Amino acid sequence: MLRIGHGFDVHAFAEGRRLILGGVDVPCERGLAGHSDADVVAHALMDAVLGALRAGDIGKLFPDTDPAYEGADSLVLMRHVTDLARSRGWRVADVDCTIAAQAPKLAPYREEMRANMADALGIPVDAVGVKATTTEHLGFVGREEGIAAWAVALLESIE
Ligand SMILES: Nc1ccn([C@@H]2O[C@H](COP(=O)(O)O)[C@@H](O)[C@H]2O)c(=O)n1
Ligand SMILES: C[C@@]1(CO)OP(=O)(O)OP(=O)(O)OC[C@H]1O
Repeated sequence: MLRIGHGFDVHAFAEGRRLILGGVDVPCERGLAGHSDADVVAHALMDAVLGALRAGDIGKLFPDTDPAYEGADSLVLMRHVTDLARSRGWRVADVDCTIAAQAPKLAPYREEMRANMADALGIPVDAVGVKATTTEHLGFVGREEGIAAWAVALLESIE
């Protein structure tokens, strides 16, 4: 049996923060605001998996009012989501992510992001897609106010 899920997230840029994307500490003069490490890609991907599980969303599992998640490493949270999927009889088969960022250039970090998220999901790197796009200077992404990410996840039932 197969299930599909979709995730979407946005975080605003903020001074004095690190830019963590797909578990990679991307060199940038600003980072993203958030209660956790604000890894917008990991968040979209976790929501995609949770959507396929019909298990709500990351805000339900990891409330941003809980001090336990202050500065949380989103890849650690992703391992919890992977464990939840397994406990419900599902494994992640294949995922794909799109990041909309006017800057910085993310292509040099793509392979590391794929490897990090594949490791957290317990799947081969080949099963994780990461793409980046600008929005041609249009909208909040184009004005460099924030970064958006989308993800889809395909889950298969464990026999
Ligand atoms: N933050 C980004 C945005 C884009 N890229 C790469 O550049 C290509 C062209 O982007 P356009 O938005 O101009 O179509 C895109 O396909 C990515 O390979 C990037 O590395 N980082
Ligand atoms: C994972 C959490 C934990 O606080 O991260 P945040 O940095 O608050 O990010 P957001 O995507 O706004 O909400 C999800 C939260 O549950």
